[in-house]
Amino acid sequence: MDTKTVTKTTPKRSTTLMRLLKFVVGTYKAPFIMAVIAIIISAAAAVEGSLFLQRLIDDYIVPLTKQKSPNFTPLLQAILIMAAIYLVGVIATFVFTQTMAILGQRLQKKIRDDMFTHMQSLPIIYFDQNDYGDVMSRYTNDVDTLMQMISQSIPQFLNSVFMLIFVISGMISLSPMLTLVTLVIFLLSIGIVRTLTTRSSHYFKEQQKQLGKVNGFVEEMLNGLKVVKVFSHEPAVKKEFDEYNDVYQYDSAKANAYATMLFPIMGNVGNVLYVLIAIFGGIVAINGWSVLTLGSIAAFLQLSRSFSQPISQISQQLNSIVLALAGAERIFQLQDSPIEVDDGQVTIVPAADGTGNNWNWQVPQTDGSVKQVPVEGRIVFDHVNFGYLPGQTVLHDINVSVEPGQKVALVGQTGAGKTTISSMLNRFYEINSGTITYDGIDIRQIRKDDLRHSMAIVLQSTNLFSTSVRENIRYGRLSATDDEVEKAAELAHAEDFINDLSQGYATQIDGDGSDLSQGQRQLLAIARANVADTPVMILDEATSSIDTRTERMVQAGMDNLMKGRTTFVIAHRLSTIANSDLILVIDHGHIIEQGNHQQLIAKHGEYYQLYTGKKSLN
Ligand SMILES: Nc1ncnc2c1ncn2[C@@H]1O[C@H](COP(=O)(O)OP(=O)(O)OP(=O)(O)O)[C@@H](O)[C@H]1O
Repeated sequence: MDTKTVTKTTPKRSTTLMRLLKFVVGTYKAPFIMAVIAIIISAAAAVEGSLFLQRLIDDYIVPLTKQKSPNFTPLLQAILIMAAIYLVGVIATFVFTQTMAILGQRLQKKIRDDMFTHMQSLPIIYFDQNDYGDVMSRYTNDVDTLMQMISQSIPQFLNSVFMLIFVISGMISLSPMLTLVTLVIFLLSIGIVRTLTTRSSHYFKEQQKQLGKVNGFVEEMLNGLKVVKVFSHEPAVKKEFDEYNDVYQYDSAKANAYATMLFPIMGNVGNVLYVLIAIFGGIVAINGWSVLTLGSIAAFLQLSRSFSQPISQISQQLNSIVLALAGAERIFQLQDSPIEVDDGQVTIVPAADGTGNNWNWQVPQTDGSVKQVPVEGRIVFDHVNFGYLPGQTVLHDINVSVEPGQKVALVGQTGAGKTTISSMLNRFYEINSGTITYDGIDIRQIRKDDLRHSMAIVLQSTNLFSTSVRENIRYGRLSATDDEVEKAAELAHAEDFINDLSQGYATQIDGDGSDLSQGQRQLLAIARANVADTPVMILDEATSSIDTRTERMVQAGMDNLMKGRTTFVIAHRLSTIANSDLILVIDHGHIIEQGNHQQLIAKHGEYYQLYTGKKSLN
């Protein structure tokens, strides 16, 4: 894959918001529409309640004060109507908060599901370029803030917007002149809010980014804890952590400083507004410039309270929305990262002999027919060039021809390109030029899944999962029976140590098998590859020293694994490769010598120097 396509671009916040809304509405249209309707009803009920105050005072209370024997029944009825209006508001509020909370939960699950599915299709290069901690942070912090925004900030924001619209309409109906005064003060406060939200949004974004870095750093340090301790790097690590943490704290403090400034400002704008309206309303009424009754002044004052409240709500929610949008951007970035391209048409199927031991490639032909090619394990590299990054070539003109069942050893100094050559086979990365054929078929024509099905890998560092020993072995082929799992373990020479475990095959592995020895982990990995029973194997020999008995077992397990298969061994010890059919000596991404042991010794070249100890591998 072209690495350039992984380059990140930062979309605009408005684009992210639109995309998010589209996603929410598109996924749960009916509940979302229901919530919006409830939001509108709730806002309308609140405003209607305030407006009703005018009628209550002017039409019921004031006339009562002028009656000699007051009749309170109409007043009681009016109060009941007002209570009913508020009750409708309360029910509507309950409906929208509940709906949005449920919707938020569902969306959270869906987003995590989508992210996980997408993540599994991403090419390895994505993970070369992104910290694990940073990716994890998208699953946790970013999804959490996003969910909070959907379930709380957006409904409250919409509620406030509708409140504002209804309040302004109500105010105009009471007194256009007082409304004008209110609006002037409102515009002033908007200016202040905008300045503050722009500033805080910048720091909120930085804060999320920095949090990703802090998480990434902690993850890395947890993984490398032993190395840190062995080299007494604790002070240096702490210092570096402090630096990340300081920047995080700085961004967080700045973001919150601006955000919290909004609170008192908005609160006081409301008070100032209240006083100004009371004075101005009084002057207008006394001078008779406008028909202002006692009821309308009281209702207007009440509305002015409800006017500043949604503004401060809007500004507050805007902050949460901005913060969540920064997270949404990072989630979308992951979801937009191009997935592995797979144009392969060739698939692998069991051969018709019914034994289940043989497989065929199914190669579609141009005339629509399908050609069956036996899977044998013949691998040919033809003028292959490759680099992980543009402009940097790691493998130079690799030419190798491997017959089915041959054992190929790759030797060379560290960083020579041995692992890289093996990574080309299963298409973890795409070659820049040249071709690699597998039983005469260009591997780019083979579906990646099928290609990877046909080869197993035993890496130096074995990944074990938190499940039983049995299931860890079965990971090689999920359809394997218990018998097959145990046979594979026997062949791998892993049986003895498994039987010594407290519950044998049922023993649970925890924490990536950290309570097993390096050799035992390798034996499990060999058993796993055995159970996969593939025609091609890639074995990366362990570099770390394991005790001689286990090493002998690992070697014997590997020898069993290699029988009858094409095997690529990344060798770190020359003692284990003398019986290889083909030895590739690699130097700075070039194959500088190839042949069998006798041929290379007779050549008196690099291999001879290494073998006779005149040069060392490290
Ligand atoms: N994911 C990657 N991104 C960029 N460069 C890489 C990546 N992996 C390896 N390289 C570089 O490619 C070159 C070959 O690395 P490779 O891992 O193939 O060497 P190796 O011979 O297997 O070494 P070792 O014996 O230490 O495992 C090195 O210079 C290495 O720095």
